[in-house]
Amino acid sequence: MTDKPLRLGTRRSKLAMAQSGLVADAVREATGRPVELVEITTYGDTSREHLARIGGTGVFVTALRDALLRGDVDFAVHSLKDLPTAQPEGLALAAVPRREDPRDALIARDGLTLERLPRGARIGTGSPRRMAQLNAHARAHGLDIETVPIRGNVDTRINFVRDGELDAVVLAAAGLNRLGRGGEVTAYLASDTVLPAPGQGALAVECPPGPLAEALARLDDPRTRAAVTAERALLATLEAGCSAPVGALADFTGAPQDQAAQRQTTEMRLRGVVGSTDGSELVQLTTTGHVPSTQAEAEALGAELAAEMLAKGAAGLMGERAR
Ligand SMILES: NCc1[nH]cc(CCC(=O)O)c1CC(=O)O
Repeated sequence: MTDKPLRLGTRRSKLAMAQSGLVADAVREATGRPVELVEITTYGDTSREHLARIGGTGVFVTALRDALLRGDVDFAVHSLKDLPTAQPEGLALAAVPRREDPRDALIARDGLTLERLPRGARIGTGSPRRMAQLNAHARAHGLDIETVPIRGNVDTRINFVRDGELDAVVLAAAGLNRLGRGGEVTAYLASDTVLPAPGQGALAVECPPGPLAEALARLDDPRTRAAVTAERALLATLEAGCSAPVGALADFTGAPQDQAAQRQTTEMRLRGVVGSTDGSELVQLTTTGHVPSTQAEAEALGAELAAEMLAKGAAGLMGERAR
């Protein structure tokens, strides 16, 4: 074996660099080979348009995949929730490492929680999924909040609160943790209140099929893979993209607080939600089955729940952007 470094293609954002750095360390440990980070600029990094407007899925992903297919880099790391559900030809999802905290988190002024925000509080999020569920929660609990569309990287979004322009912003806990900013969270949004995006908190390690893909498979966490496979099958069956108001979370029931016990449970629960962004309508369903032992079983669980959601009117709630 040569000691030629493996080239890990990464976006330039702080979050992408942090995520790639974590995977690079794991790959060095698993393979004993050196890994170097190669920065790639994506359309999503350079576009000034709203993510939603430029059309949803995969804007951050295309340039990385092109670099992989050209052989400019050997493997890439994506946030799984940003990946389109269709796996492109010539590339394999070599590993889905153990998931970080999948929840959404609130960073509010003065250490506030959702329930303690003052009347008329303005909460920033560019995600129709977060808007729909926050607004539905507010309606159900008599909270007077307003969701305000924002865009930008993690720093930009947190600065809206620090600069006093917004009362709070919602971000993925996983991203904050990976950036070492988990301490700024003022409240976690319970998954009963806001279901995360399918795949949130998980990373995808992608490369062409072959010996490297097989070596990288050592980083795979089977339970995380089962969970995100079910969540993404739900999204695919709804024919919704990553900017649609769809939430999904699979977890392992029994002893949710205890990681060790979670890993021994034999049941997987899958929850899915779709809603109108104003929160006036929400279709939310849950199913429980034995922990899938194959990809096909995990996909079936997601597809079945999505079919039930469609039967309850989910398609009508996904708006013009649902494709
Ligand atoms: N849509 C951007 C994006 N993609 C992945 C993460 C965070 C990391 C993760 O969810 O795994 C974020 C930021 C956010 O939603 O706050």
